[in-house]
Amino acid sequence: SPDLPSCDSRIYCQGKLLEVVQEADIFADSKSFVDQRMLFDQDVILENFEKFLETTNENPTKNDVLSFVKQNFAEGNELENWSLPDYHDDPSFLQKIHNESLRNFASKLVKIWPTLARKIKPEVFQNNDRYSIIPIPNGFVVPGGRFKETYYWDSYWIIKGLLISEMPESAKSMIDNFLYLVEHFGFVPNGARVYYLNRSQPPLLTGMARLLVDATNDLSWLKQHISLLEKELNFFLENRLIELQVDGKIYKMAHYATGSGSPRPESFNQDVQTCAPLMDTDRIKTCYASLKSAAESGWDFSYRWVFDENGGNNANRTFIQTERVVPVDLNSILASAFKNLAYFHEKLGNVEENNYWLLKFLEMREAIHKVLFNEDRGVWFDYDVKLGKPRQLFYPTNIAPLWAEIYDPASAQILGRRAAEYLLEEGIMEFYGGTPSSLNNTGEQWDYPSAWAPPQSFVIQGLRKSGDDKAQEFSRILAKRWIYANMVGFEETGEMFEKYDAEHPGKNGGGGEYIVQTGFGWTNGVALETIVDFFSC
Ligand SMILES: OC[C@H]1O[C@H](O[C@H]2O[C@H](CO)[C@@H](O)[C@H](O)[C@H]2O)[C@H](O)[C@@H](O)[C@@H]1O
Repeated sequence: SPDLPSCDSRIYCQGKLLEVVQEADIFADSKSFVDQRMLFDQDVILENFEKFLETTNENPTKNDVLSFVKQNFAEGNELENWSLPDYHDDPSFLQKIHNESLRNFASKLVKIWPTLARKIKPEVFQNNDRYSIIPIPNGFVVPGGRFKETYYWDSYWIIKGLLISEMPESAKSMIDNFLYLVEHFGFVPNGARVYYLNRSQPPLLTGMARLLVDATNDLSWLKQHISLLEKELNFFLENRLIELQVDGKIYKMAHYATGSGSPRPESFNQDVQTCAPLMDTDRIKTCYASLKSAAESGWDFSYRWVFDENGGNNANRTFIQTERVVPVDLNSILASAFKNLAYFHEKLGNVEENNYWLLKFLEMREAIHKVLFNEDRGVWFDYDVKLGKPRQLFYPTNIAPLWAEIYDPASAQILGRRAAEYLLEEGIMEFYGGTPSSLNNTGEQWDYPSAWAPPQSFVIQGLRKSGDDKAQEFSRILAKRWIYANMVGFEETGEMFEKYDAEHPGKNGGGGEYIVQTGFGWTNGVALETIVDFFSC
């Protein structure tokens, strides 16, 4: 229902206090307020707030709100550094990199991990009601900057990087946190904050488990946790599937859909401003829910989720309709998760379960082929549920099935070749700073010219895995460019960025609703993955 609140908290997720504080705009970044800790119990603060409204005649000034916040809240200060249990600064892959400057760069990347490692302080466990952070039991590696907590899909590439850096214990610790979240909430939230409890993110938990199992072959860990991995996928199967009729056949495919029709607490004002032009209360609620669904996709924001009257994207963020899109990447990730579960059950000797998930994988693979694959262009397009047709716009996710290997293996090379031709036709090989998220320059952070790490991995790895000569040649070129951009940026600023600029190698990306962040978990993970796969022997 659109009336579902962001979460239960009457401080961090709903109610007048949140509205008044966020609308007073007292912090440079609106996430700052919802990351603060309460100095008193919730009921006391709510009582203080009632009195505060009375004494200010329900019309407090910005300064009034600031002093109210100072009297009732303080910096969250919930985290302390985590000493990574298996960290060492000379993992063996470094010796396999011939190029000296690349080896030095990779070695510096490894040394960033300890600077991003955190755990929750003991006082948070004792007094959890006073914090927005969800107290997860183990240490974790964060993305960086304003992203101080653990994030769902970021962690897939962080874990990849940790495993390359020979840290399986640290990787397991992070996955165990996500399993803890599934156990408690039935799904993995966007990030470990109560205000993220209304949405998930791309379902990569099973993918993380696959990375761990392949690295450690720890079957007793797998046996212990496989039912929680299934539970997480069932969340998507039960809550995110829609039926589509294509060529007389019904297919069940996934979309992002949170159904919580209120502004994101951490970006309250932005959402109020985005949806206000719609005037009508129901349409405003639908707009809020769609913004949250876009945040669930990880692509917040992009005009990939925006619709004009004709089904194009010649509109703006107000006209967001995320639920109307059947995204290529989400369905590929789910299909891959089904395949992983089948593989896990096979390893554990569970014949029936292996068949069950294998069948799910094959059904989804067929749906992806029949509904999303475009014979003319040779790639997969997002599908517009309302108009019942593909959205033929460029996104790097258009070749995500190659990354997830959701095809009949006999077609791998031809699909790789066609994807390479498509990239050429779209002019993608002309960007020296990375593959942009789209070709629309909208000012949103997941549109042109931003180049983010996960889509680089989709494209570079997808082309590589296809086995086609041309696709592999392109993948080497793109890998070289991406690593060069990362290195140049790092040499010039000493930072790894959350996103880059496709037009200017090494320059940080921009746009969106907060300033570019550094650290940066997934960028480091994808850089290490790319270096290992392309520049080491
Ligand atoms: O506060 C705005 C949004 O911030 C997050 O999104 C961005 O950072 C995440 C962490 O690196 C990343 O997972 C996501 O893809 C980025 O767009 C947050 O996840 C959003 O929910 C939030 O609205």
